[in-house]
Amino acid sequence: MRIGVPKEIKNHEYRVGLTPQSVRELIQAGHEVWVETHAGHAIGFCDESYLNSGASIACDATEVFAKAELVVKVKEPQSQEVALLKPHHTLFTYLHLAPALDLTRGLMASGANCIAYETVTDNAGRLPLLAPMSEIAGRIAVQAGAHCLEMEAGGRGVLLSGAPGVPAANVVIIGAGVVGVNALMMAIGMGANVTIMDTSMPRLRELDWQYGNRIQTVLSTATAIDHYLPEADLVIGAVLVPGAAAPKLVRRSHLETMKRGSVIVDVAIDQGGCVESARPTTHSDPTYVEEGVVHYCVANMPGAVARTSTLALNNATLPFVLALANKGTKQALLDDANLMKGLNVFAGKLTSPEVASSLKMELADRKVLVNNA
Ligand SMILES: NC(=O)C1=CN([C@@H]2O[C@H](COP(=O)(O)OP(=O)(O)OC[C@H]3O[C@@H](n4cnc5c(N)ncnc54)[C@H](O)[C@@H]3O)[C@@H](O)[C@H]2O)C=CC1
Ligand SMILES: CC(=O)C(=O)O
Ligand SMILES: [Mg+2]
Repeated sequence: MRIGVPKEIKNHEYRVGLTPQSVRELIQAGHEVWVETHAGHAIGFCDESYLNSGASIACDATEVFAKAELVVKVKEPQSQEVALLKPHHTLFTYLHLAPALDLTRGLMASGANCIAYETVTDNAGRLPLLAPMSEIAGRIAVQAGAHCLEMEAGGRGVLLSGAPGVPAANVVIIGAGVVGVNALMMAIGMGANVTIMDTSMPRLRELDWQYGNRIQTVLSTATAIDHYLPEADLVIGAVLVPGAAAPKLVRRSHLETMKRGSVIVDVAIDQGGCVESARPTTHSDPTYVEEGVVHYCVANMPGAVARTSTLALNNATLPFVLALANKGTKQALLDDANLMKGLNVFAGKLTSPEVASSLKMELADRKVLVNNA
């Protein structure tokens, strides 16, 4: 199969869909790979390293899309990329369609088959292609939050660890999944007082066993959120209802109950955010202040550590890229119910129940469509 890797064009996005090592595996399996010039340059994967792995270098995105059957990316396609998608393409990338009506319509109109990393499952129902980026985003959330708490960033001038004779800061994490637990590990490591909430009692029980009285576990309810936000220095939004728009758990009215200069990091922003006052920001302008509360809502946080993130993402995506390339899209989907869950758009139809429900659009049956293709 012919596989294409365009250079990412989202603001400050330096990750790349395939590493030179992944390209080598695909070439060894008998495929052709076209990588856009400078696609990995910023993170030390120069064109020469791709050439050495057996790839061809394309001069621009237009050439990559023209050569490729399978397009492997990182971020949701930007409008210039949607315009290059054709019905013979399979697009494999993060899509986050639930809060993105225009993108959803654009992908449907393109006729391409679009598989979203973030809705591919494993046999335990987890999200193996979201997990590596969630691990990284959870870790960054605490670093970013600690920075935002500094005076220069508009924060209240609080150090997470406190200091001898001065109490540590309060970190409240809403959502105890992959992002939440990685944030928890970092916040503990940095010496903060940590409260973590989830609607899942089994999850909270696990964390209680693991961390004991070093942390507080709290069942996530509206009352618990009302209670804990006023005391928080740093709030991390880390909830997910897979594929769907995030529930708004922190309301605008909560902001006036919070301390001036406290910080909200809404990691769930890529699913629309779990904080009502959150709107997506970029690495070049990551924060804004509302009601005295600093908001950090970068929708591609792992892009800040693009080299680590690219390597972690490829560890997870490579087996699926190989399956798509070796078997073709149709057979790869039919052979693997977990990959099938990633199929969001197929031949002009919307095939994700969660996206269809979030956007109030018509849903088509994935299996029937793919079987009949
Ligand atoms: N901004 C960024 O750059 C990135 C954002 N993300 C996003 O972070 C979010 C979290 O991802 P993961 O941790 O991987 O998901 P996950 O599925 O591992 O964890 C989500 C947790 O939220 C909990 N939850 C659901 N409703 C809740 C509620 N009402 N109150 C409290 N907890 C609730 C679930 O029980 C689950 O434990 C997702 O939206 C994901 O797309 C992930 C990576 C990067
Ligand atoms: C998960 C995601 O959206 C990201 O890594 O940017
Ligand atoms: Mg994102």
